[in-house]
Amino acid sequence: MPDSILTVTDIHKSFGALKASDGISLDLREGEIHALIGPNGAGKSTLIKQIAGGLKPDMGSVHFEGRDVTALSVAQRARLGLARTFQISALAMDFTVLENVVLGAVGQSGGAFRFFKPAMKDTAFLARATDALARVGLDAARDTKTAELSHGQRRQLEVAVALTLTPKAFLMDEPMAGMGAEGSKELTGFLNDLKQEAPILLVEHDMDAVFALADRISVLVYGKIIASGSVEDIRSNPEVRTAYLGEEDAA
Ligand SMILES: Nc1ncnc2c1ncn2[C@@H]1O[C@H](COP(=O)(O)OP(=O)(O)OP(=O)(O)O)[C@@H](O)[C@H]1O
Repeated sequence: MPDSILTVTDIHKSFGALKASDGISLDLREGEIHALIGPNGAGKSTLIKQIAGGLKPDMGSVHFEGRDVTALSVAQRARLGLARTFQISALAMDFTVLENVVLGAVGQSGGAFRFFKPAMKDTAFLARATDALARVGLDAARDTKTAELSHGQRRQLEVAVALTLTPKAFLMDEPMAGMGAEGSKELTGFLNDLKQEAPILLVEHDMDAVFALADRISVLVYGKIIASGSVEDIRSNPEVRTAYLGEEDAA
């Protein structure tokens, strides 16, 4: 079995009486896409925030590459190679594609906006940014205004930001949201390649995408993981069908 790069152990988080994370443990292994699914309000975003560092768990730990990162900030975790993409994010629409990669990479690693101009002159950094754009297929658009990109291209641009920081693992929150069928298909192929570079913990509502992409699926309901396994395990699990997939079948 491949090594785990990310391990979440017995995470608890309550908002008042509501247990949004009720003893969650999971891991992310090299080379895989591990999808986290569950109904609205199950606690997926709350978990991702605790893994990324934006929200402090009441109890439990997050280890990244064997190191306890539970007390580290988002920027500190990003610098270690834990990349979060597709949060409602901050692409500057009036900036060019390349400027956004630089801006995003500086910002995610905890740099202030005043580091933006120096970074635009840093040839090594620019080479990494340009390389990242080539990797996501946006090199021809590097001088295009970001506002002119399609929805799917903006998603790819966000991945380019993360790639510039040479990530060791990705946390992705609903990358397929708002994409048409064609865009989803393209992004599915892209993520399938990307996981070879760094494994992906993927929160996604699009079940077709999850079933096409995931190596493993964990199902979260009311803050607890009720099942974890391969696509086939999850598809055929009666508890999952009742708690979650039943909704889809009925639709
Ligand atoms: N900051 C907060 N304060 C109070 N309650 C919160 C807070 N953040 C989340 N919650 C609650 O915690 C529960 C889990 O929310 P969360 O957003 O993690 O679910 P989710 O699985 O990501 O849902 P969705 O699929 O709709 O995005 C919900 O009942 C939500 O209302």
